[in-house]
Amino acid sequence: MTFAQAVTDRTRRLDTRLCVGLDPRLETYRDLDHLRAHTLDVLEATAPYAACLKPQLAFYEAAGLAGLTVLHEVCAAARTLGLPVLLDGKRGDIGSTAQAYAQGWLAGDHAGSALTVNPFLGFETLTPFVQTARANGGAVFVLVKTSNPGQADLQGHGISERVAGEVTRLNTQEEGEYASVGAVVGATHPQDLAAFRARLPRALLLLPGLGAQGAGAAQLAPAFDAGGTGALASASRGVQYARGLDVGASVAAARGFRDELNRALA
Ligand SMILES: O=c1ccn([C@@H]2O[C@H](COP(=O)(O)O)[C@@H](O)[C@H]2O)c(=O)[nH]1
Repeated sequence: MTFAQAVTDRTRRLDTRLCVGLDPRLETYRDLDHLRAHTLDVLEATAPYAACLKPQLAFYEAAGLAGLTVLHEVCAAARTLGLPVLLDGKRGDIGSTAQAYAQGWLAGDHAGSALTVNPFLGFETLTPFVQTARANGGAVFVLVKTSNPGQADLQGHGISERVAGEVTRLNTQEEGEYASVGAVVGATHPQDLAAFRARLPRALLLLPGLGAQGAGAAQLAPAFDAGGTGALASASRGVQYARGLDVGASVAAARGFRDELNRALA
């Protein structure tokens, strides 16, 4: 089963469109063991409400080599729980370097995973990521319109629409319901969701910004297809640190986001 199929299947079986982000902040914990234990606890406790898991690579990299070991454990635990893993790394570089990133995050231990990618170096630099994702049953999520306010500096002026056009072109090379090239569109832009859904008919949409960045689930319905699939709304701090390190509060937050998304689609 490909990443896109696994996410769609999980959304239908568990009736959830929530992507749980795990972005552990080292300064929040006594030490790395504490970070590891809490992150794995949140993962296990919130998995029933998640269609997908999105670790932000930066937070694991910030904890050094031992942090990358924790990331490895988090990904392995997600796989054991049947939870598809979307690695948020926003990688992008000239083709030969992109190939190395793709090998590292979409093949080998990470086969079947998805990775966020940055198209700023040009569409041709997406090729190694897309080819590696296809060869390994994974996916890439191309930054189309990010959730941060400053995105307008560079992503306005029709740029996001051009990137969306390239995502759609790449997906016409594949068969099936949702293809291996997804798109990142911030949940903070609810007014744009219907237009991007229409421009990106076979792309899974990742909608970051739920919770801590102020986006609400109630406005996200236009990102989904008529069957209630095709998009993942993502919350990281709003789940992992819903009330300090209280794992019960993380579970309540994940359940709450899932229910709000479902109500928005009802
Ligand atoms: O447009 C984007 C793309 C990615 N992100 C990432 O998602 C999480 C958001 O964290 P919250 O705590 O839910 O605000 C984080 O890892 C970002 O790097 C994004 O916010 N916007």
